[in-house]
Amino acid sequence: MGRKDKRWVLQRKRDFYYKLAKKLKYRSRASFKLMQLNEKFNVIKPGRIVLDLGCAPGGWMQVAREIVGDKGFVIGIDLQPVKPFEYDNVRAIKGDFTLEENLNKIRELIPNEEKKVDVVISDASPNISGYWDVDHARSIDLVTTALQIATEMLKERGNFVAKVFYGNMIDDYVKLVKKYFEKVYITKPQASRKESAEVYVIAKRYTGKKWEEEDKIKRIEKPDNEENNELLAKKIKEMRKLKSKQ
Ligand SMILES: C[S@@+](CC[C@H](N)C(=O)[O-])C[C@H]1O[C@@H](n2cnc3c(N)ncnc32)[C@H](O)[C@@H]1O
Repeated sequence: MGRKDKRWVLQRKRDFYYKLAKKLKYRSRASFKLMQLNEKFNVIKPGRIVLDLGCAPGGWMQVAREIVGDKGFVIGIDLQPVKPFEYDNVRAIKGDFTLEENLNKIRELIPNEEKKVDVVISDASPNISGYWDVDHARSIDLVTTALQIATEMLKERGNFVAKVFYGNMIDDYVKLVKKYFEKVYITKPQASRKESAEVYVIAKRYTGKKWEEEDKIKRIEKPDNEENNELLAKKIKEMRKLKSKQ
């Protein structure tokens, strides 16, 4: 283990929420972020159906299950496998939520005829490159897809929560979310590390407006080297600029 990795492991062990999560048997320290967000914004209520995009290892799903109780339902999806839960009304799918075939798998699990949920939450993180602009651009790409899914899967007046890495495209993203929801807030819960670039967008009361294809960022090949990373950031910025001029 390198010196940097060792420092990270030590820091983690000293972290208050990391220790608390261990003690209270939550699968991740992120559980406390959702708890704090829900205390403040009341997005999830008892009996509701929740869809969690990017759910592994399942800390948010545990918290969502605690809030919705026996009568609600929690569905999660992640690229990584998620250990099964002891409840019948909590289910996880392994897969990429940006692929339509996986959205159909989610629809199959939704326990109502209209195949709609009450809340979409997403703590999904893109692969971190270490370049601020690139990570921001990838995060915007991911939350834009999450927003599109929310407009397709939410009941009218449903709520949406998404993590975004802060950067210069955030205002445009918030503008976009406001097109589809009555109330939108940006917040950083106490459990989110101060040094982390993440913030949370809270959107309440989906208006029922259908997704407009022009709002989609065109799919760009996943970059795997520095040159492509910079190109990706540049491309997304240009697209956003073009759109805001229209
Ligand atoms: C910070 S973790 C989520 C932690 C979770 N909220 C919890 O409390 O346990 C972010 C997750 O997003 C997932 N992710 C990123 N892109 C994804 C995608 N396109 N489809 C599915 N999962 C994705 C990653 O695999 C990762 O497990």
